[in-house]
Amino acid sequence: MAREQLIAMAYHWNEFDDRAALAFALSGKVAALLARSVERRGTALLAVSGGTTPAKFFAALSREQIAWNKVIVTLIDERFVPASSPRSNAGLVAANLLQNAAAAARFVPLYHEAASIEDAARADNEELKALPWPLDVAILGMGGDGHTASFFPDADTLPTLLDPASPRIVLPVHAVSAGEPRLTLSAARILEADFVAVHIEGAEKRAAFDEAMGPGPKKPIRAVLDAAPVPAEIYWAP
Ligand SMILES: O=C1O[C@H](COP(=O)(O)O)[C@@H](O)[C@H](O)[C@H]1O
Repeated sequence: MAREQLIAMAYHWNEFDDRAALAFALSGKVAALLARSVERRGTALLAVSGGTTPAKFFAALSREQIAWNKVIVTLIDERFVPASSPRSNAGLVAANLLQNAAAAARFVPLYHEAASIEDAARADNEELKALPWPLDVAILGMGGDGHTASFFPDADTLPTLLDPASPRIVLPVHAVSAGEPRLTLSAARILEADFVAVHIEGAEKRAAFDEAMGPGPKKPIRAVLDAAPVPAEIYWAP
């Protein structure tokens, strides 16, 4: 099969006129999937990304009228900073998602004070074992360097992070380009999700995505999409 055809099978492209329309469509889709999971198994497990992109989507999702008291929200990844830091992904979720109807959700953070990022990841791994895996919904972002979750191209344990057979839930990440150390869900746990979306916005991110999916060294976003058992949904707006 031609390479173009293989790549085309790795994802579905969903394009919107503007960011508000994207936020509305993605929040409606995620709310419907969470409601379906609550109906089927009495609970729903959602993992969201941080960074700068998701705020509008979080605000829209927070107003969706579903049984949020049965929903558990956790993070795809986190910087090793407390929730009070402007760089905290937990802080972003608290300020934008855990409000309105979604204030009733249970939030499980990844950051805890610890002597090292390895200790924090081990503690997270134990704590998160109690969650109702697999994820129902995983919302990924992507950096301009082709990283997704905290799978940075220069992470010193990238093959371990991306290992689709990893038994780990949370892993520590050291990458010079990441700034501070990180905590991330393993690719194995992300790829088990019923629904995986990548939320990106702007012309630069589109160009970075196209480049990552093209020929050349395999960027982390491409490694994740290629390993996904069902095609991921890409949500993009200019
Ligand atoms: O560092 C991170 O970056 C990515 C992308 O963030 P953005 O600011 O470019 O939207 C994000 O998906 C990830 O959760 C975050 O930790």
